[in-house]
Amino acid sequence: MSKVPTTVVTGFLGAGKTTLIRHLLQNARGRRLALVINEFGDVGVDGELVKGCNDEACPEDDIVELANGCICCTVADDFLPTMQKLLDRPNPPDHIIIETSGLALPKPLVKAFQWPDIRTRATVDGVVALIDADAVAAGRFATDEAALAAARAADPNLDHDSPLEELFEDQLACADMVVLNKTDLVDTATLARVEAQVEAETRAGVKIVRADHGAVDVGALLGITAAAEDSLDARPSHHDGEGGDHDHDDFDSFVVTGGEVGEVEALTARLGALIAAHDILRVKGMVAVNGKQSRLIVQAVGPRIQHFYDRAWMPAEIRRTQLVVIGQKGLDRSVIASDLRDILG
Ligand SMILES: Nc1nc2c(ncn2[C@@H]2O[C@H](COP(=O)(O)OP(=O)(O)OP(=O)(O)O)[C@@H](O)[C@H]2O)c(=O)[nH]1
Repeated sequence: MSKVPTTVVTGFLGAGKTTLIRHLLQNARGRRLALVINEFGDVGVDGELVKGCNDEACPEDDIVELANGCICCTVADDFLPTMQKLLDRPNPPDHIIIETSGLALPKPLVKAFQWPDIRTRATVDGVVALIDADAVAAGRFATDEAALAAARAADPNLDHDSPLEELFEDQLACADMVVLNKTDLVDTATLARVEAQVEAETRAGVKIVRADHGAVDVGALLGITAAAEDSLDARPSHHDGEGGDHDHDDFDSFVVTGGEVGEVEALTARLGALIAAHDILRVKGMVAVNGKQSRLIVQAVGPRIQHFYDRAWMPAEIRRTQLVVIGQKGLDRSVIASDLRDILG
């Protein structure tokens, strides 16, 4: 029996995983895909965006959302039963795509493919790591030695390096292919510098592909045939000594819910100020705008904020605003939430 190839898409918060997957769905060339989407925040924004594609390659029934925590920590409870259900179908998909949360370690997930019931029926075709070239260039994943020293002084039990740097290294060390995304945001010399930095963290022979909005050749993306579950030892992780376990105590996430927004510009200005003041890593969600039929999607990755109307609110939906906010541990939840609620109505 041939195994169902599975692609694990990893990459830090906002690197462009959902954007790449949307590109993939639109260029599936007759493949029937199933999608497993994992999010760190409690609101399934990525699932909403992908379902919004209404794509033949991946009807809604083939999209599974795992929004209650990071997939690498809930492998046995959530991920394995999800895979079993997909593989038990009378007509299993041609290819499975897994979008991990931006804070997930890919290795525990790949390890799950050694589970006897999965191993005989599915294989990891490849781990694809998305890199935000702009964020790397801005030094987001480099260790801020002063900040680390301060964190160590405040918490003598702190036993690891910068959590962002660790994730960056773990995700790259597990990759079979790296997509250097957001090339439109950096100049050629910066891109070359970032590429060299990324190459230093990847295993020998791993291909690095440059991309703008995740537009990668789908044939190259699906068909790596790495059988990654057979070469786990070659994929070092900062968490190897802990049986692959890690927790997400280094990060905080919460949802701010509100009513309708009057002025979109006022909302984005407030968001921009909050992101800068609190070093927020990621904001995303759906916004109800006064007098507008359509819902507004808001996305912020570091200081960069984007928004667009994706579709009309459905009659059964409550017109409300839900924003997921993610940052490093110590995020001032009450100040941020009350400041945002001020503007959410
Ligand atoms: N300028 C630019 N923006 C991009 C590119 N790729 C993605 N984006 C934008 O970056 C933001 C985050 O993209 P997503 O695809 O949602 O990122 P993600 O990795 O799925 O995010 P999380 O699931 O929250 O980790 C969105 O506003 C995208 O439109 C790119 O190549 N260039």
